Amino acid sequence: MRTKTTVFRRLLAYALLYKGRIAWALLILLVSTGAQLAGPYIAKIIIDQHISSGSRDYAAVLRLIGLYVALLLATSILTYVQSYLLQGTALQIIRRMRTDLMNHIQRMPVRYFDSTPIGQVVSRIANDTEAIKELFISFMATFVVSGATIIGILAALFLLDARLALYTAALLPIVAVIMWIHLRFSKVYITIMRARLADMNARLNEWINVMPIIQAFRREKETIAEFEELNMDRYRNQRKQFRVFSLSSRNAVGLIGSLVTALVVWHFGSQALQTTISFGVLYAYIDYLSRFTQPIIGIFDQLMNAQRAYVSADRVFNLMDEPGEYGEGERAMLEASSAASVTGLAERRHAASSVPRPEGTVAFDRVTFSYKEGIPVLRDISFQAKRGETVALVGHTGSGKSSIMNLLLGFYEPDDGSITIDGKDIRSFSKQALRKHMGIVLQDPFLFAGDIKFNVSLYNPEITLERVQQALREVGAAPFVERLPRGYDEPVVERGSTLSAGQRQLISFARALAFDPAILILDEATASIDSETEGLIQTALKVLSEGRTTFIIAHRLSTIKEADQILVLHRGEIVERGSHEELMRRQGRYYRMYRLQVGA
Ligand SMILES: Nc1ncnc2c1ncn2[C@@H]1O[C@H](COP(=O)(O)OP(=O)(O)OP(=O)(O)O)[C@@H](O)[C@H]1O
Repeated sequence: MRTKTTVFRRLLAYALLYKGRIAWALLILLVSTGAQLAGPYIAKIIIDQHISSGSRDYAAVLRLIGLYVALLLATSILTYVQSYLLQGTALQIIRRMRTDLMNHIQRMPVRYFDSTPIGQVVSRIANDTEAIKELFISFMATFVVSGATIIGILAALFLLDARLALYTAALLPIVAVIMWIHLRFSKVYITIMRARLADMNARLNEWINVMPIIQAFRREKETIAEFEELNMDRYRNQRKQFRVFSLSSRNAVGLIGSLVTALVVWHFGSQALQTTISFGVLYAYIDYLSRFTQPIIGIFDQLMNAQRAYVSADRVFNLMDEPGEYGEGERAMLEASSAASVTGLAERRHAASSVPRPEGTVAFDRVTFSYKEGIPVLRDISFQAKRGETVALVGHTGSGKSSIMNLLLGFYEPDDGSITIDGKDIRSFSKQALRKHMGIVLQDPFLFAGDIKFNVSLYNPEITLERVQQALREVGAAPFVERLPRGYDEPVVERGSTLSAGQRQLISFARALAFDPAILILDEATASIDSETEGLIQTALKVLSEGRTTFIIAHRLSTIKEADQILVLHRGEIVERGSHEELMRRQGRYYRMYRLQVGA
């Protein structure tokens, strides 16, 4: 369990990256606080030395008033510079933290996303870092400013009159007790609220993703009821939180401040008449006292933010501490280069591109695997795919075809047995190196928001526009792309929903082809496509598998008649293997599946 000090230390480490700017801002802050607090002292001099004493030295009074105005001006300019510096630094810190977080999330094992709702992860990057930003802004801008003001006022009061200063200092313990009570109660609600916010995001994400299903099955009423429950819960907690806040915070401090002022006016006011205390001191004192409660109230207002930020920071660091899949020395390099820096990116690109291209011989040796402990989904899987061969995986749904490919891609580790590429265990490669020369076409080909050419090249600088066009031509997608109003620049909306399933598949084929992988994994689309597109895809498949070790997870057995090897899976085991003809001759499971599909 992380302690408060560790969270604080890690936040501090982020802040220290910008220590120069922060030091400047704090210096300016001290000067502006001093300038601000000199005001009442000058007023006291004007009252005591010129007005009360009846001196007629107008020039001196004018000079003092001039100084007063100059200080006011200087204060406002310095305050602007200081808050610009501090807030700008806070934004920098958060930008950096977000990049670090996103970098880390990209290195999280796939297994992590199996059990973590997407909305929760989004909540970490979007909401939690925002709350931490508030901490940096409020801590640096309000806490430090308020702290400096409080100390400054106490110092000025001691200069004026030690007794008055002691009266005021006595306020501090009372305020501290109120703050402590306030914090204790509000923390409970804040923790609940943060968790609920993440839950709500997770649910929202799911609902928006499956909106067509909600609408088609007319689940709108049920969905809104479920949403309303979450929403109501959030409202109730927020209300409780505000109740605690308004009860204990600024009102209480404001009230105490006013009472003390009244007490002092009543007590010392009569003394002033008897001249034990001058009018000037009394004026300055009351002015200082009214300024004294302001920073305390400011701190109170920000305490809630600080607490929220602490809870958020704890969550963000929790996620950052989850083990990610980093190559040797990669994490240190990412941290050192702040990930986003151009040199960092260039170095990483260089590191990944220096991985030599494998021949592409893939072997599974007695591989056993389970997603959940004790429930194996693959048992004793052994096979070899030689360089350039096409291996098809067939079997009923849930038989383990995708799981085999998940292991080859290094998304999961086998429980037992080994997987090798050119005789080298894949555990000896970093994930980046392992995937560098692998291509994948998913069952539901995912297209990113962007345009067609981006969806093929994915911003890989080695893939030129000509290469993109060539890849699209080779897989037979060029005719339809060129018919689009903006051709290769045609925008693709999120998930490519304006394109047909077949078109999306062809674009993802072109993507795989453009990356020219040594090992290709193709998860055939289950969606039925018209026979014309089917023909196009068949041809594209041939082009694509040419010269590379190809694995096809096939649903239409007609696709794989020419595969070098067909592995038939049943409940996580390979029950038959051979070419199409061999398996047909055997008249076993494959034969029955095939006959069923062709309608015989
Ligand atoms: N992420 C996961 N977590 C837990 N269990 C999983 C996960 N993915 C798959 N499974 C389980 O593993 C088994 C094999 O699934 P797999 O996806 O490999 O089957 P498949 O043969 O590819 O099926 P399909 O043809 O339907 O895609 C199934 O019983 C499935 O429920």
